[in-house]
Amino acid sequence: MKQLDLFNSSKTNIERKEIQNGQYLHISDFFDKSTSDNYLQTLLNTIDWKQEKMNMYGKELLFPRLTAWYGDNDKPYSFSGITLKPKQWTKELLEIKRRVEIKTDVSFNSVLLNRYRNGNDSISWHTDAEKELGKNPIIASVNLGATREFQLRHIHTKEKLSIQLSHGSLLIMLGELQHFWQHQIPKTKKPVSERINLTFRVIK
Ligand SMILES: O=C(O)CCC(=O)C(=O)O
Ligand SMILES: [Fe+2]
Repeated sequence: MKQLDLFNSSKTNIERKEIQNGQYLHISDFFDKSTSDNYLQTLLNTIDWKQEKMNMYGKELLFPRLTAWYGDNDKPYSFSGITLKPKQWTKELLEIKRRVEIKTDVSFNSVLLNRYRNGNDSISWHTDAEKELGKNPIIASVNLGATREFQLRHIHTKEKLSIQLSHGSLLIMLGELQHFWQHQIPKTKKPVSERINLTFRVIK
């Protein structure tokens, strides 16, 4: 990644963290409010959202969130016990992708979208270390809608970190982070409105 573009903008609010076994960058104001509002509304209406099911010990379990998978090629992608075929990029997804690519200097070929309808929707502890992503994947994650807490937990030391991901923010995870840290969006009792998260990935 070019360090240059990541640090030369005076207007952006960047937190760069070198943590044990990994790195992340958090840009809380990546998109301004009106751009973020527009993307949120458009994605709520145009993305083909589904509530997927997975099989656990012979029982069908519904994911506690809606998901969608878009990308360049027709390679199926497996995560959380299910396999999805990507849909074709929409205009807005390509626009967001382009802006993330300018920031990171990485060409992403796919995006996984998650939609958390309320505080009862969540994603539990996991890593994004699927073999299709290569050794030390860079994952760029765009947040729209309600602010939710993103937690990281080191698999050996159990150290925990917490980041509030708000409307229009970008979180970039890189280095060996996916091999040492799990992450989750826990459920919350606070009344929260909808949130959409887009994780841009490079499928090899
Ligand atoms: O919603 C988020 O911020 C995280 C989503 C996530 O971890 C994933 O899709 O793998
Ligand atoms: Fe993840």
